Amino acid sequence: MTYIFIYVGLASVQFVVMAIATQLLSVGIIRTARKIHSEAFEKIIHAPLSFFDTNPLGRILNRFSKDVDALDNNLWMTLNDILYTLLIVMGSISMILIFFPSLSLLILPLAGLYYFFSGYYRSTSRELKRLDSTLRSNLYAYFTESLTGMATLKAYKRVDRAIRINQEKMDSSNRPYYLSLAGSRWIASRLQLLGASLMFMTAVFVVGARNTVNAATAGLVFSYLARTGGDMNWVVQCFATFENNMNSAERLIHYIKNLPQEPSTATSPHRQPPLSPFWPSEGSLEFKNVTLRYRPDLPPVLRDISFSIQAGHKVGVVGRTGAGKSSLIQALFLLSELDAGSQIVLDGVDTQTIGTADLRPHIAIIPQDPVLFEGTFRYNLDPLGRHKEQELWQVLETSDLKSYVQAQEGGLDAVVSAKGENLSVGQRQLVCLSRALLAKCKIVILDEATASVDMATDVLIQRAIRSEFADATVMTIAHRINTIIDYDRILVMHDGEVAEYDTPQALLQDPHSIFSSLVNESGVLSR
Ligand SMILES: Nc1ncnc2c1ncn2[C@@H]1O[C@H](COP(=O)(O)OP(=O)(O)OP(=O)(O)O)[C@@H](O)[C@H]1O
Repeated sequence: MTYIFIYVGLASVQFVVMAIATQLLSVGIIRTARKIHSEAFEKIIHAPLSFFDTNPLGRILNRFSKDVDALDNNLWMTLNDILYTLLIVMGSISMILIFFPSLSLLILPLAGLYYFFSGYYRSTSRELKRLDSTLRSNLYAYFTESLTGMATLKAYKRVDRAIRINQEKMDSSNRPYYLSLAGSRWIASRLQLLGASLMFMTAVFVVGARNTVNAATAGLVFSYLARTGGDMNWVVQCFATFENNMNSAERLIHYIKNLPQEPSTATSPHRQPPLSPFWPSEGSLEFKNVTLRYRPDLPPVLRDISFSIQAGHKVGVVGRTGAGKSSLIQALFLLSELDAGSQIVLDGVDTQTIGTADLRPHIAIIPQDPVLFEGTFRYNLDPLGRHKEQELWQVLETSDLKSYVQAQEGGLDAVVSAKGENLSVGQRQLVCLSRALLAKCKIVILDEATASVDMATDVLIQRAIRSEFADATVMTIAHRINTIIDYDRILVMHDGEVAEYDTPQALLQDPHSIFSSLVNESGVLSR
């Protein structure tokens, strides 16, 4: 009867402790996990472009798929398992020690061996997990690269090679997994042996003391001991899995602590003088000693550039490929950090002293490589739903897209697929033009914006820019000289510096100017 009470008492205590502890731990871990992965995601969103230049997409995807899954779903379950099994093992050992205290002399060396084996296994398992994560990132990176470059692989008949490399990477990424399975068997066999030794020694002790030991006591102890070997193994396995899952947490926390960040999105509330809600009202722009490099370890691509643009002026930016034309835009949007001493002043405000959320929406851009979001035409034109339907149709008409959108099923609500892939590059640029028209910004940037449209559409866009952006400051990076020949100013970039900056007429008067040679090459004036 006493044994039944002891048994039921121990089991009840175990159950209650277990229930409370797991509940508290699970809630705590789930909350912390959510906090970690949302903070890591926020850091990624605000990482500078140089981070994405140097980190393959596969590596980032691995962290936000496998590691987040380990943190969100596996960590608390493993901890529950550890707690549960540990309580059972401790219960069994306590039971032996209560009834046979002298057996503690045998249990101590076994505990030492247990500690040694489990430490050896855990450190190996941890490294294997690290290796697994690295090789998996490598595999993901190759996979995403192959998908992105599928057209090139097919064009150069390199699909078989890509399949072979993918298989090789798959094989090598599976190696740590097989090794970790082998490691599990290694530890299991040793711990089962330790459990069996404990059982054997207890049996020898019980047989030796058969005249003093009650048969019921011996039965109770053996019933607990029978599963101790397996349980001890399970505790180590769970502990190793727990440590491995903590490795995922460590990788996400590394992002939280070490990821470089873009300048702050919000303007400081203590900024003096406070930013006017009507800024920028004119659109004057001044670059003062601007030096920009894409990464701290790279040479500058803009070198001590200074020029100013009067409000409302139309400026054409020209130069040979790689001269730094697009980098001017990077600097203007503060997409890369400027070197110390650089200033870009927009309507009297140094753009580095305000948050990017106050700067970027005030500059409209029609980029060289336009990307639309998955959704509808309406969403892509007016994501914040601030404009009336009539205004949307009006800008579509100005950019010659109205009839196309009307012909689509759903009109403004017709589907635009991810990246705008169901539209031609030219049409995507026209959607960007419509969006810029709608935003009515004081600064408009066109980066080779008409590179992908036919001549007639190019003329239409240029006309729209002249009429609709008459009051705005426009900077056009031009590949067709004829589109900017009547602009107010021409900025000629050469090797990261401003080589020439004047009216087109003044630059053309000098037959040795770079602009004159570009015009002669294009044959614009002879047409
Ligand atoms: N993401 C980047 N990381 C590192 N260097 C870059 C990056 N983008 C551009 N560069 C370098 O900056 C320099 C200027 O490039 P930029 O794109 O500004 O030239 P561009 O005049 O616009 O050329 P293009 O007319 O061919 O578009 C080039 O030497 C280029 O190699």
